Amino acid sequence: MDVLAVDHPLAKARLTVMRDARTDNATFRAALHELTDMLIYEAMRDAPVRRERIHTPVARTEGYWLANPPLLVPVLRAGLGMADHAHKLIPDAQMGFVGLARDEQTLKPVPYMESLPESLADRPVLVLDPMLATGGSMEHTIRLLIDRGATDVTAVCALAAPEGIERLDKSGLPVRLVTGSVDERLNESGFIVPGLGDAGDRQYGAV
Ligand SMILES: O=P(O)(O)OC[C@H]1O[C@H](OP(=O)(O)OP(=O)(O)O)[C@H](O)[C@@H]1O
Ligand SMILES: O=c1cc[nH]c(=O)[nH]1
Ligand SMILES: [Mg+2]
Repeated sequence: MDVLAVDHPLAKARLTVMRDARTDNATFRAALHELTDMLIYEAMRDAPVRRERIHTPVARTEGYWLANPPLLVPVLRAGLGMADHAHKLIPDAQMGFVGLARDEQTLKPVPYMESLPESLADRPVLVLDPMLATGGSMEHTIRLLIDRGATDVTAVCALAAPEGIERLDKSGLPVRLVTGSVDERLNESGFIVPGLGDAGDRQYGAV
């Protein structure tokens, strides 16, 4: 699997704010918004463009548009914190939604919501979820997309654990990963170490 870790000082600084246990909910959300801009920017680097001749006030030149804007799919709750900023960078993207809550005993994703276009054939998809831990939630989401014909899926995450990356890799699913960091490991509770805690709770409060 193709993995891009966005190794950039500005991304590292936003991640430091998010990792710090003293950071309050509002400041955490703001740092995630800014990190999302950087991750999406990198995720879209090689997106095909459509060219168009345009006129500046001075001369004719070539203009560029995204040839095939992606579908954005935030995974609720935590992925909601990436949705609006991804959408600002790609205003002509459509958005679908997947709601999953990981059962903290079994570590399996429990689906509670799904709102996706029926066909995703020929449509790139960016899945937005700050955390790739065991990879169960991401694998579930990617399978929903593939069932609808998607063949070009990018997982965009703030943090990824090696265990989750290995799981996606072994699944053979057509996915690449863009992440702010590959962390050390999972702990015995399935949390990323050093990580940042529960990304949903850090943004919205504990449920
Ligand atoms: O890789 P996994 O082991 O599946 O864990 C990652 C999932 O856990 C978090 O969501 P959570 O289930 O806590 O839901 P929330 O966003 O509502 O907090 C996170 O946002 C991922 O969706
Ligand atoms: O560290 C983790 C693992 C799963 N989900 C989170 O929000 N954080
Ligand atoms: Mg959570």
